[in-house]
Order: sequence, then C-alpha cells, then structure tokens
Amino acid sequence: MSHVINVHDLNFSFGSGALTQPVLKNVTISIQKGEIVLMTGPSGSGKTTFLTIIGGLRQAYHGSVRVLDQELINSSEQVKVSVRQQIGYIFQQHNLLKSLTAQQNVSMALEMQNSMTEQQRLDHAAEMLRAVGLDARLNYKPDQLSAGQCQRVSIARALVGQPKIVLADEPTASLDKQSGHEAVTILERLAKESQTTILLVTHDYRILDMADRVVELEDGVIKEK
Ligand SMILES: Nc1ncnc2c1ncn2[C@@H]1O[C@H](COP(=O)(O)OP(=O)(O)OP(=O)(O)O)[C@@H](O)[C@H]1O
Repeated sequence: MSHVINVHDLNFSFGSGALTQPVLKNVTISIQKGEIVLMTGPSGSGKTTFLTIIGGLRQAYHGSVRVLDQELINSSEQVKVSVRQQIGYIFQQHNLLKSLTAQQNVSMALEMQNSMTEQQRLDHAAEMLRAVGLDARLNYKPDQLSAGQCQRVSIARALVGQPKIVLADEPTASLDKQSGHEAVTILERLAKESQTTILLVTHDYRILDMADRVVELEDGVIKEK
C-alpha cells in the first residue's frame, strides 16, 4: 500500500515556557495515494496548523511527518521546497490576483516549470479551466466572476501543475450551498481521475459525502469517524 502522507506521534505547540500552548498531541495518521480525507473539528482544534505542517509551510520538531517519502521534521529548506512543489493548495478565500485574468492566475502556478514556454503554460491553464467548466471565462478577472467561479479558478490553479497532493482549508466556507457543492464535486472528480490525494479541512457537513474517510481533530487529538 502506498502512503503519500505518514504522520506518527506529531506534537506541536505554539509559544514556549509558561506560555506553551499544545496544539497537536501525538497525532498519527496515514493517507494513501488517491484517497480523499476530510478533516473536521471544532474551531481552534488545530486543523489549519496541521495542514500547514503537512504542506511544509511550518516547522515542527517532535514526531515524524513523512510526505511523499520525505521526512519534514527537522528537514532542510530544500526538502520542504521540493515537497511544496508537488502540492496544490486551496484556501478559504480564493487568493486570486485581482489584476490578472482567470487564465493568467492559473498559468502563474506553472511559472516554476522552466521547461514550458509562456504559451504552453497558458494552454495548460485554459485546458484546466475547461475541466472546471470555465472555458467561457478565460479572460475574466476575479471581480467579474462569482465567488463559486473564483473558487473553481483556484481549484484549477491548484491542480494545473499535476500535484500529487492537494491541501484544502475550508474551500467552501465563503460559498453558498450549491456553488460549494459544485466546486468540491469538480475537485473530487478531477482528483479521482488523476489519483491525486486530497486532505480537506471543513466545517461543512454538506460535503462530507465526497470523502473516502472522515477524521475529526478535537483538542489536538485525531479520531477516525
Ligand atoms: N501563529 C500562532 N501563534 C500562536 N497561537 C496560534 C497561532 N496560530 C494558531 N494558534 C492557536 O492554535 C490553535 C489552533 O489553531 P488552528 O488555526 O490550527 O485551528 P483550526 O482548527 O484550524 O481552527 P478554525 O477552524 O477556527 O480555523 C488555536 O487555539 C489558535 O489560537
């Protein structure tokens, strides 16, 4: 069985000394290639902190966090960068650049790929926007798109580089029920087609049916549901 995420006894605290605040306590979880895992849990239970550690965006010191066969605990910046390049991120707010079109926002995610010409990047972006149902909106800027469409652009941006893992932090939080459901259904379909692993944090009980597995983080402790 191939696990793309393997976390063992991860402990993480903010602050130090008397102000130490433990946030993650002996968290152990393995996620397989192609699996879609939804993480729920009360506000402040450590979900975002967990995602940022998995994404190589925050240093943790205790335990083991293996992502795509690389150990992230006490790892070099170089290791973290190589892991980050294989991960797509989707945030609660879409974080698109206002001055760029949908197509330019998506193609920007390919800028690190030196082997591609500008035109190839734009072509890939257009293809990905077609896959999320926005082929008629390539030249629209975020202000001219609905919240649901913006989130679909950010799904396209997260997937265009063919990441092995997508980390999503409350991607439906700013959307109404229908567009939230549409966005995650598209994400699920594309992820399944390409065997991309998804770890998605949500408070949104309406999308739990898309998961292969639901886990709950409560008070820094993980429980399988
Ligand atoms: N940079 C920081 N410095 C100190 N404490 C922090 C920091 N970031 C988060 N915390 C604290 O760590 C705990 C976990 O925060 P985290 O954002 O991971 O929770 P969450 O489960 O994602 O919450 P929410 O669902 O509200 O987004 C909270 O008590 C929070 O106040």
